[in-house]
Amino acid sequence: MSEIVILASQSPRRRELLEQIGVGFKVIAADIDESPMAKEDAATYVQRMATEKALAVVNRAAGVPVIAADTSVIVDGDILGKPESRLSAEAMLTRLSGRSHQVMTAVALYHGGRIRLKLSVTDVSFSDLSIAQIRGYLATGDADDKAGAYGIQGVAGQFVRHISGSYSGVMGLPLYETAALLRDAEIGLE
Ligand SMILES: Cc1cn([C@H]2C[C@H](O)[C@@H](COP(=O)(O)OP(=O)(O)OP(=O)(O)O)O2)c(=O)[nH]c1=O
Repeated sequence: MSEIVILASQSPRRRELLEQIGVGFKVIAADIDESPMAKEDAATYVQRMATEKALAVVNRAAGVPVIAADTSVIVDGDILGKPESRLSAEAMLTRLSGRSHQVMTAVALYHGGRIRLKLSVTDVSFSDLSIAQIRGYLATGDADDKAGAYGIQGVAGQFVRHISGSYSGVMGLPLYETAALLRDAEIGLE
């Protein structure tokens, strides 16, 4: 498949999802500082991160459009990124147990000298999780590289009672929004 975009991401999920909609791409991973700014709200944060990831690889993209994304879990206004340790992962899942939270994923497309952005917001409701369930899940290592310390597409899928929004968005790349961005920019998709 010939490449029509550069995917500025080291996430295997984003690769898988972009492949799912038949977009040809090449990966150039972006390495940026992902710390939120003081008092930055979650929607602003994920959009800034997606934008910065895309811009970080533009000078290596040889004029090919660049796509990047950022996913965070939001609970009571707090932004949960990837856990820094097993202990912080345990604290995150304890917090998510038996209630609902939001997953926000922003997608940025750089093309023709400008950034286009879309934001996907999904409500996710978790069942009550026992500490044994949380520890058993964390011991698999699946949570280590995922925002909010879970992956809906893996073992943790059984914790999810209900979702309202975009499953692919929770996984890291909302496909409806991504396709819409490409279409708006008249890239590739029919
Ligand atoms: C909530 C959730 C997140 N995730 C993943 C998607 C993202 O890869 C990750 C959130 O971290 P991100 O910082 O958005 O992405 P990343 O560091 O993995 O990759 P890159 O910045 O190079 O693009 O969490 C899942 O795979 N499943 C889920 O259910």
